[in-house]
Amino acid sequence: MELYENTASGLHTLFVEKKASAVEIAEAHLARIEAVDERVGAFLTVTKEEALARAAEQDRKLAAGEPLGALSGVPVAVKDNICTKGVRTTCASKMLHNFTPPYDATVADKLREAGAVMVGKTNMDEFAMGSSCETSHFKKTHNPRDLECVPGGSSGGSAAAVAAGEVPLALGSDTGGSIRQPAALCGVVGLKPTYGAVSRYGLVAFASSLDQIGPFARTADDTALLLDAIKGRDTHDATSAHREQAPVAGTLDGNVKGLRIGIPQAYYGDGVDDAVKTQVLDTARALEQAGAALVDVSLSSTRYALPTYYILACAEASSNLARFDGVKYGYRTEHYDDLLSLYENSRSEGFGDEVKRRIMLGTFVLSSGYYDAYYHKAKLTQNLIRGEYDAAFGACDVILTPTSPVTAFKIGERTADPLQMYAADICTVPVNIAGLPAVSLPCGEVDGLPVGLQFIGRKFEERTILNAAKAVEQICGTAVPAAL
Ligand SMILES: NC(=O)C[C@H](N)C(=O)O
Repeated sequence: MELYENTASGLHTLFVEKKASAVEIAEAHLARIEAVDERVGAFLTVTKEEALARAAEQDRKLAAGEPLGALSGVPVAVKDNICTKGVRTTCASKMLHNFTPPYDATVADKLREAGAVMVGKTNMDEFAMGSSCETSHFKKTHNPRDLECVPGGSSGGSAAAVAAGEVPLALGSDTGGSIRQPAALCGVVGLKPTYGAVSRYGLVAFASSLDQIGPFARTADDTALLLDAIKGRDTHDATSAHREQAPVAGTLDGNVKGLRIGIPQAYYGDGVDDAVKTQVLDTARALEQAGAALVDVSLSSTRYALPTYYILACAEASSNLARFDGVKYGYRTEHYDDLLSLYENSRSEGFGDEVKRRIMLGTFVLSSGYYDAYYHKAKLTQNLIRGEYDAAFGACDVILTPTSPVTAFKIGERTADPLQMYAADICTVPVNIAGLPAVSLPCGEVDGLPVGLQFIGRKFEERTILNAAKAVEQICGTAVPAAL
């Protein structure tokens, strides 16, 4: 077995048992990136020198008998909307093409403390707006399971990097599905933690009430390992939860005896591909065989979730992205006569079409005269959706749905129609609206492409959904790097 085919926990063990040095592990993954990334396009920046230096530091610590972290020696990739001190952080936008943060996001700090070796920054939809990675200003990422297909989005680069074996772990961010949907399309595991479980300090904000940083991996155990490393209270983020979060890594056994799994009909309706439905429901029945109980739950307000999300997310984005004005940092136009034309031209030239569309939609729904009709109504609907989840969790412990209504689609197939692209988020946005944790993992294939299923949990019950994910792995097998 090649080094890059190992899981994160496998690599960590090889490292602490001195069977492979951190530098050897980093070199093996850098070599894999070198070999496949021209075709996959997962990375915007590869931090080879920094990675080798960080790896050498871990080797020195091990040799000196100094304390190690839970991720010591493990390569990891970071989505390019997470600030990394001294390493370009572009959000895949022309607007930030030249932005090098002077500080680390809390999660980047925590990775370093845990001994992880960051090997680079990954491609994404511009400012995390998209479901296919095609709105990146720089390049398209290809799905390692089929290079003609999209990897999903917006964290498509992170999902593709893990699926291609370029890294065992990666960080993404999820506002309406941006971790789970690409995880589903690339056939890897992706977790959106409970809102507030992981600090957002240093994450370039898209929709602050919905954004969450979370892990990608190829197994449920590795996902838990990375989650444990990044979660916890952070005084730099006012929305960070005031509570102890128990470690999840090492506690998963995949035992689902007595687990009540809710099946909401609303997630298996029109627009969800029949073959995807069948694959997910077959897995549900296999879980029943393993001792779980399947129960019907009602989440009928799901039909309002997409419009609610696209109103709330765009409203917040229009406010958050107001800071990119060409004055303090980021792209500045060469054509201006006064302050107003500096703003106008910098923003017109610096943002791509999808970002502009959302800023305009968001400005509209917040504008005087329309606020009540759109934004206020969306906030009311958010309460409705939250209430329905609360009621459903009275009858079940986890909710099982498809992650994406379809498997990976061809590059270019959906770019002409933004509404068709937004429809890719139908199964994932309700979870962000309610602030709940959810995980996506592969459960077989349709026509050679992975199908993702999603477990949604109660707030801060990441362990419960990851344990259910482990049970699915015991039925369907775990993800392995794509043959490239
Ligand atoms: N950012 C996300 O979570 C992805 C979602 N598809 C969006 O475009 O808003």
